Amino acid sequence: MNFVKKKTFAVDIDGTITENGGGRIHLDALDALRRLTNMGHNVIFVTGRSSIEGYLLSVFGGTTKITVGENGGCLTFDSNDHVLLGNIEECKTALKVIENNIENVKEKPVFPRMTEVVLERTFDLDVAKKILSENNIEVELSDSQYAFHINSPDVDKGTGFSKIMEKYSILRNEVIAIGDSATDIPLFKIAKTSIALGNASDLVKSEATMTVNANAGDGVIEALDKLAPKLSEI
Ligand SMILES: O=C(O)COP(=O)(O)O
Repeated sequence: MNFVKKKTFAVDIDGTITENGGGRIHLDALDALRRLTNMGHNVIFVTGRSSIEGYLLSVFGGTTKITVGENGGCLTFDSNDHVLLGNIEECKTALKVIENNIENVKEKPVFPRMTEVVLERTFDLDVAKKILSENNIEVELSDSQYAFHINSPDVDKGTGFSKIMEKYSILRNEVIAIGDSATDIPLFKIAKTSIALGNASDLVKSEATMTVNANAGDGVIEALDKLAPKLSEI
């Protein structure tokens, strides 16, 4: 990998830069991402968390201050500068239908969302997909391993991140995506290089151009070491 040319790293948060998927940031992974940013690369969080959480992590963590949050539904560029790509009302309509037909559907306590609904992983997602399709309700229903997400049709991490690529004229062959869950697959598809961590499922690994052995946090360091042996010298 040639790091002379500026790259854009699209990085998932939970299960990717957290310790053992537990929500606590793996500091060495964050440090490595900050170094990449200091070298002039873009490091952009692309997450199922609220885009404000991702944005704050970028501010405090020292990475590029742009976040694709809400699983692609919301882009945050500053404290009061959000671009909404999804419509929360249609997600709430889908939620009502799921609640009326499946037991034990619970909203997950999360920071406020502008474009999506987030649920606990307490029911069968495939059953919910079938019910929605029988009711002609078109939404994206996905599992980040941390939560289930209901997003507007065609809203996912790939479509959200492609808006950032358009805005900043970032080319596909400059993008390196790093992630661990099914919600990262659409992001992998728009990146030239995609890296699935050791804790990813076989399906997610099969969609990535590269896999590493180590899990969340350490896996990011393993991936960056593979991509840029010189990183540790900076
Ligand atoms: O699902 C979430 O809310 C967070 O998940 P992610 O950061 O792994 O996308």
